[in-house]
Amino acid sequence: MRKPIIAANWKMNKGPAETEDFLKGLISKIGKATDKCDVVIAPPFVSLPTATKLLASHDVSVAAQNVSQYDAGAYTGEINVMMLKELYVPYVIIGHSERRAIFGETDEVLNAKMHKVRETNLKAIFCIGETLEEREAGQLDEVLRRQLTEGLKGLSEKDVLETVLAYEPVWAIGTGVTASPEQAQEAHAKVRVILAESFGGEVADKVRIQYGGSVKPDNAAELLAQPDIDGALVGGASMEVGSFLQIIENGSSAAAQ
Ligand SMILES: O=C[C@H](O)COP(=O)(O)O
Repeated sequence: MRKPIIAANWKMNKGPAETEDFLKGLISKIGKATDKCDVVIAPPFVSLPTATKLLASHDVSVAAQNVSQYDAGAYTGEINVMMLKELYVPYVIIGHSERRAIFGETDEVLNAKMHKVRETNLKAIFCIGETLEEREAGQLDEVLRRQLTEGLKGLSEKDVLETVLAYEPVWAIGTGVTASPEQAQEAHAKVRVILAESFGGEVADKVRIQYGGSVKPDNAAELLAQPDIDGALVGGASMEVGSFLQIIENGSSAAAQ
């Protein structure tokens, strides 16, 4: 049984003050929700110290939204894995479609990032997913296969077991259009088949795969009720404590059934 994992990706929203407000609200209301679901918050870099401090004695983890593939040195604007370690940040999102599309991060760059993450024992939330054009051209399988094979190249079975995957169809991100539970389930099942080919059936069976793309309180249950969907990577609806908690509650209850 895979424990669901629900993560809030705030993207370029919420500086330290707003992060503090949100987390104080979350802490006061989250109760026992983390018994049945792992919860992760990914604020912008500048808000990570606030988040790790406030969450230090709570069962909610922190993620960075990105990390450099480089070590320390002349890389203006970059943050390396050791800096995340120093802040006690356990997770990092790698390969979000916005990083791929807007910042030109290739499969090769993302693979280098994955190696840095694993060399320092951080855990990645590794994102994959097709554009609308790719889906309409019948390339879903090919795209997932390329992103997984190239992105996870050279990693060990243990590395992959320590990784969370996030299937996020690009056409569903921030659009209000959610993949149907059947579409999402079909893609998640494909991901497990591809993983099994490269890393074996046991790894494929144990790895947690989140769905992302317009997850809301009212669709979280039907998505997480799917057999291969183990959580959610939530953007817009994670910005308010109430809706994020509702997703955790609805999603984790459905997953448990
Ligand atoms: O990382 C989160 C995803 O990009 C989903 O964003 P969204 O929930 O606003 O569609």
